[in-house]
Amino acid sequence: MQTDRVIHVVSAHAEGEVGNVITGGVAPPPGDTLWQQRDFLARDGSLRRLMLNEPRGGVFTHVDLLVPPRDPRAAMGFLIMEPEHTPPMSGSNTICVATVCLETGIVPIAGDETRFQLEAPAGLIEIVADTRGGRVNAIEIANVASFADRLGAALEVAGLGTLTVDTAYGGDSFVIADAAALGLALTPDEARDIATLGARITAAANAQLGFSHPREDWGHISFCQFAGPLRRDGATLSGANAVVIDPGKIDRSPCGTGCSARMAVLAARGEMKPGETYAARSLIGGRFDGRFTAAAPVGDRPAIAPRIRGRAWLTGTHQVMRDPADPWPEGYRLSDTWPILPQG
Ligand SMILES: O=C(O)[C@H]1NCC[C@@H]1O
Repeated sequence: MQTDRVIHVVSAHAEGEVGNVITGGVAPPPGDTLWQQRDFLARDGSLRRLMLNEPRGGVFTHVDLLVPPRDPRAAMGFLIMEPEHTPPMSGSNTICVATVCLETGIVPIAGDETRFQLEAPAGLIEIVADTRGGRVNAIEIANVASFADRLGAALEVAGLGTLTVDTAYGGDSFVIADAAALGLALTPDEARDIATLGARITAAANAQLGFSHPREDWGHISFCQFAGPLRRDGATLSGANAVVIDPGKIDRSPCGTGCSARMAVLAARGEMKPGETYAARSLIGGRFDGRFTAAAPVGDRPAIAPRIRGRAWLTGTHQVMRDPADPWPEGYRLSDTWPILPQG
């Protein structure tokens, strides 16, 4: 056996969404900040290709690289690699990273509730872990400030006509479309149609609406969220969503950044108040519970400070290798499983 890489991975999923965590074997990328390290990973692409492409990954894979934090308040830093993007923040990935850190002893479990901070490119993320019984039962994350960008914007999508959509930021950027208005019930049998439609709506939203974070260098819309109808039961809103991740796969979890973006829109419309709960369901029945408090405005946008609670489970440990004789040293993609990004 020959190999010129040995990368140690603890794999996990959060409410169904894969988040494999690199715990060793990769030196921290160059950069003074996690944002600059994020930039390097995106620009360089070699680790992304090795870990995300077949035969080591696939379009359903997300990979998180543990790095030393730059903020002394954080126990660990992490950089997120998604199929197309290298985002500032991700709910499901943060829940996987926090769970892996605790379950492998990187961060010690401290009684029934373990609190610590992780550093993502978008900033510090407070973690409150339910660690009753010496294991991780649930993770609550305090996400970065989230805000609605455009409410009720008109969007032309070829073959669909004019849709009314919202755009919002919840640690990553979203165009949010009403599922019922598009005839979608958000059931698993619709998955392929939702994935194709969502990729087209994201492309159209980038071409026609765009997005520019007032403080960060984040200037595109990453995801399309199909928002299902909400039911109110006292102070709890519940409903399904489907988030389509570029280049056209559906989040198996209810998407933490998506729940944050949706709560920002609901707050902007006066339809959800601080202290209320949003119980979000994904297509496979994964559940995140969201709530928020008010936050300082981001630029001129009123913002919320969301908290998302969910669960993750470990699925294995791997040593990823690369044989120097392998004719596809960084793997490959074919459009049978790796969709081609549509043009807006
Ligand atoms: O939970 C989230 O925020 C995410 N899940 C995969 C894609 C998004 O980053």
